[in-house]
Amino acid sequence: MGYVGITTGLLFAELGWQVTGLDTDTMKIHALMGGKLSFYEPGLDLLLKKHLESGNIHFTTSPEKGIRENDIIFICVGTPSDKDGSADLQAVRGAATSIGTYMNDYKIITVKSTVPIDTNRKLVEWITESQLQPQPFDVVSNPEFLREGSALYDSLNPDRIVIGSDSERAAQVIQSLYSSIHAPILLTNPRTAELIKYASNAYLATKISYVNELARLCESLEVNVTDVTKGMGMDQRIGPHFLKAGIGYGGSCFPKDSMALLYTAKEQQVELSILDRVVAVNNSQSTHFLTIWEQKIDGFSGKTVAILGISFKPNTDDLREAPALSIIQQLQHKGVHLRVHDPIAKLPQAFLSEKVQQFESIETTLQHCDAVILCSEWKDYREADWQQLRAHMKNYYIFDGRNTLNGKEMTKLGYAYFGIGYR
Ligand SMILES: NC(=O)C1=CN([C@@H]2O[C@H](COP(=O)(O)OP(=O)(O)OC[C@H]3O[C@@H](n4cnc5c(N)ncnc54)[C@H](O)[C@@H]3O)[C@@H](O)[C@H]2O)C=CC1
Ligand SMILES: O=C(O)[C@H]1O[C@H](OP(=O)(O)OP(=O)(O)OC[C@H]2O[C@@H](n3ccc(=O)[nH]c3=O)[C@H](O)[C@@H]2O)[C@H](O)[C@@H](O)[C@@H]1O
Repeated sequence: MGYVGITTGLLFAELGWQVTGLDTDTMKIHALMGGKLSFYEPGLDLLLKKHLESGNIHFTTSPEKGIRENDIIFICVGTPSDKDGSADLQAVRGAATSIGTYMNDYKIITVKSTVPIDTNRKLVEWITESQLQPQPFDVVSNPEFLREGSALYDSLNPDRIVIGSDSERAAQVIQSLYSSIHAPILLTNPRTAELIKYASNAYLATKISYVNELARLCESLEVNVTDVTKGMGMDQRIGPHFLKAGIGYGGSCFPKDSMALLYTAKEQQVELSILDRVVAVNNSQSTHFLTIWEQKIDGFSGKTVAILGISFKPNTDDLREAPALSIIQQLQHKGVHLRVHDPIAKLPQAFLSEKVQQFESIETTLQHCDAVILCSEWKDYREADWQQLRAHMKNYYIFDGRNTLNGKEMTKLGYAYFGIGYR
């Protein structure tokens, strides 16, 4: 049970349903039985303890038990990028095979995983093929829109719930599970539901790459991009969300889902030229700003640099596609001595060396540093005592990759402060 599996399970436990959490990873399940999550997500640990005690949730590694004892099955397995950019559906197929093998009466199979168009149709084939005896079932597409770092809040307060099914009866049952959540429900067919998920993620990624490219122009024109996006966001047709310029989007979903949608378009021989550029801008964003910052500091080579925040965003320990990791690799090649900090996330062993070290406190991390590069906007960095921290550093360059510190204040404190898009 990853982010989506455990959050979905705990959401339904909180709504008063009886939930079984099934995963093939025995370590994860044993940890969950003992009230421990395998990842950091605010609020979920308390909810897990609450519902282990209430008895609304229990866990198993036995597909037979998990499938036989439940009427509704949510598939929340991973759908990572394959080498060609398409979504790797092996885990979905594995889950379908287990369901077909062990189902003993009518089941509603609901797909929460992000899957390409027509996967729900394929699921029917995969389940039917693996059935030992014919058993009735319906499939429902019910994509997930939660964000890491606010998974619980997002699940309890979704902007919308999308339910796609060819079976009216199954759609109604899934709708009834959410009856105590106040959110508009969109009932549609599975193919549309599948595409809504990809189109939404790709659109959010587009907003980010648009402002990130705009930030490059702002940098050159000496205009503050944050002021520009503030003014843009005041137009209700644009809205203020997802207009924060930075070193690029990361995480387990925007990068992989953009690639998967591009793959689907290619299969259909339709060009998604805007999304193509969105990906290209994102891939070059950190390099673009490292090059600008390098000029400010007169070359990174031989310097000692602190990296603050390595997770792809605050309030998570997820390092998947984190821009900080790409920045660390780029600076490693330049022979930079890197001192790394994150409130929760740990740098993988493969990154650590004599020249790349991680420290527990911000103070220790900043010792003898020439510069700080802020890669994810944890509250810890916004609320740090930068006046006091200055005493630990050798030189006072701050490169704020998330435009999260107050540039004027930092300048007053004697830092040479540079953000994204002239700040
Ligand atoms: N992480 C996120 O914030 C969001 C993820 N999604 C989508 O949800 C899906 C899951 O994402 P995550 O939770 O991040 O993935 P994850 O990789 O963290 O977790 C997937 C889990 O599925 C388990 N699994 C694999 N095969 C299995 C099987 N046959 N039976 C039982 N368990 C099995 C794995 O052991 C693992 O624990 C993906 O399609 C993703 O795109 C959608 C919205 C948000
Ligand atoms: O399908 C998914 O997995 C999820 O992907 C994203 O959620 P998530 O990746 O957890 O986090 P976001 O808050 O969307 O941030 C993604 C990346 O974009 C960056 N970002 C976000 C917003 C912004 O204005 N600027 C910006 O650079 C963040 O720093 C982060 O690296 C979507 O927001 C969720 O709706 C979706 O369910």
